[in-house]
Amino acid sequence: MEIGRLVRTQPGWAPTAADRGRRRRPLALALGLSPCRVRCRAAAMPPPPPSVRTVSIPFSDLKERDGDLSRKIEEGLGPNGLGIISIADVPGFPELRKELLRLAPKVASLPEDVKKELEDPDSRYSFGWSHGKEKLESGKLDTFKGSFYANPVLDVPTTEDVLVRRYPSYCRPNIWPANHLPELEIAFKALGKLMLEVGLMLAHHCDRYVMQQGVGSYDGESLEQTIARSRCHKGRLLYYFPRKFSKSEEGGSVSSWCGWHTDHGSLTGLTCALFTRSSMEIPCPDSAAGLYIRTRDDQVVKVTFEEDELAYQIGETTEILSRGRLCATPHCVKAPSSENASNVDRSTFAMFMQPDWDENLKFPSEIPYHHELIPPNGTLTFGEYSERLVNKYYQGKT
Ligand SMILES: O=C(O)CCC(=O)C(=O)O
Ligand SMILES: [Fe+2]
Repeated sequence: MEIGRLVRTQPGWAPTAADRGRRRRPLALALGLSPCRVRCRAAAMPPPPPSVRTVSIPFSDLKERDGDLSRKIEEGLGPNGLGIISIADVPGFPELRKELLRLAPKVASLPEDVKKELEDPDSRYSFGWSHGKEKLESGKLDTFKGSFYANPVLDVPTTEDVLVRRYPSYCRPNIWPANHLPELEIAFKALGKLMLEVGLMLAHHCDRYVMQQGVGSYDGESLEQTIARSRCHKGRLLYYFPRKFSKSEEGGSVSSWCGWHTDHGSLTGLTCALFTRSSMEIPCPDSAAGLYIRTRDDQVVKVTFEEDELAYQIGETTEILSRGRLCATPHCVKAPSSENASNVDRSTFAMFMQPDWDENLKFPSEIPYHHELIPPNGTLTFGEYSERLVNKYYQGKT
């Protein structure tokens, strides 16, 4: 189970000298978009939240290690950015995306006894199948989506029992439905590894941007190095079950499929979702459904990126270690609620890139998240930090 948190409504970092000179700009301008690219449907009532296109970087630019992408990184991920950026034209991505996303409904419809065998309670459902185990904002268990988790890089991250017991959500082995859906392992690993590879390229440019901002002693905290060293990346194949809303129900809520949260790791890769109705792939029948983000100036916007683009969001750990130069991204998912949206499901894939469990994190003295978990010397391994977080969320102890 991935841990996130409910969302703060204001940025938690005190403005730096560099920030103080900057005025907050309207979102469209902050993103370098012309206002006409922020669309608002003319509807009688109430108007849906604006839909905003991500800042996009062509893959050919991303792979130039010496190229200067700092303007785009700042526009997309910096203190005034939306917190999500997309990469276009990644070779091989569209095929790998379709191959994996088409398997999400198949995992969800495996027989119940097979899914039970794919569960891993000892990792708090952080490997294999997980459905109805995670708590929502409302405190209710989340039955709206099912997830299949695995480490796409390492089937057995460690054989040391003591580590497996200490950090079960990272160190336990993968579980694959080898007999019932053998193609899942192949497709999952292929897409997960590609998203990691592209994520590392993006991380390199994020590091260059952060260093340009004058963050001292950043070397040990390089996002690229931190991700490259890690043995605990996690992929999550998500299947959102069709939802039905009665007229008076919460169909209008933007978090009707996935509650508001920020991811707690370093960088999250996301695919554009695939919608199906009765096993037929369809365009999403409700333009208001999909991924939403809360912007730095507290607006809720629907985010769009192309089917063949890979999107990346910043996690809390990166915000903390970059001293707020890169900001974590509060997000949620809205289910279709229009009349023709019944029986529509949604499949997507998230690739959580996070530091190794053994990685020493030096936390700055002021952080906007979970400061009560940090010891006075400000140092914890990522594994210790994550365990403290899990305890905070699931047992109410720190
Ligand atoms: O379904 C999505 O698009 C986002 C999923 C997500 O936020 C997560 O798994 O943390
Ligand atoms: Fe998320």
